[in-house]
Amino acid sequence: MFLSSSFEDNFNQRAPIGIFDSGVGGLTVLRQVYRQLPNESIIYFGDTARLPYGIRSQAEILQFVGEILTWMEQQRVKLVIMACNTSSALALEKVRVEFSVPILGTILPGAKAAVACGKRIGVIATPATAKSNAFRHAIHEIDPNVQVWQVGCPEFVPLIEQNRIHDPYTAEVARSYLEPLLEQDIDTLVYGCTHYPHLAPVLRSLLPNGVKLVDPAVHVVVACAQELDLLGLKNTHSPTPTRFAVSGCPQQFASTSVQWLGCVPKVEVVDFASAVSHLWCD
Ligand SMILES: N[C@@H](CCC(=O)O)C(=O)O
Repeated sequence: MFLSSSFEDNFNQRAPIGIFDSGVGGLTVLRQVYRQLPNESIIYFGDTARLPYGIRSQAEILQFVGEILTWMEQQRVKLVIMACNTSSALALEKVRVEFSVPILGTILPGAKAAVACGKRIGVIATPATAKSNAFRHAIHEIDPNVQVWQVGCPEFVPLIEQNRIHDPYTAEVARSYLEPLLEQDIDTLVYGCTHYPHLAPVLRSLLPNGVKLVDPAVHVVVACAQELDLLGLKNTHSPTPTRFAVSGCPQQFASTSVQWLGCVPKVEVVDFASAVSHLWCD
């Protein structure tokens, strides 16, 4: 009895954390896990065949997230981080009751951090996240006196996925998205999409010095550490190498992500249409 339960505890602690996004956005969360939870093993999934999520309907997001969580459970993850604000805004509450694995989203940790920073909060997000008002609701639950302005930024995710971060066109687009927020004299700007911290140098250069930037990725990983402590699931052993998987072209994901990972990742392909078979690439 004692032996089998201690074996099970060990197994659960050593199990990986699942992180998913539509593409390379979740790497901003992965980077925080590497910093804050260096002993954890990770499975990263990017649904690159179906991005951008930010222009999808709630029904589509629910279907995609359901498929990804089913796959994650098959990989025996101990916890999942939805490293995608669009999924967190449109699907988290619904899937939490359907899946037994603990699932964390980015909206609440981001909202808490924003309220701690300022009173005039701007949120840049995908069109679907902005339309859902998820950040506004979460912020007002904490403090109804804070003012919130949200801007949907449809061009950012395609530009980042195409690796056009340093393209002057990207700066031009960023300027137009920030303009209505700067007119409101915001004191805080929330990255309401996990892709956007990849644009940090561009955005920073367009913001007045006093505006604070909130990255929910930092705070969802703080919440993850607390949850693992609470569940007794923190890994005290060495982690296994991160496993990367995508639904689209693995070479494309590898070549875009190398700048943030510092090495070319080996990327697996998951084909949801044919019942979660997967292949390794050379
Ligand atoms: N990383 C994104 C998904 C964006 C997209 O695919 O449009 C998010 O946080 O919402």
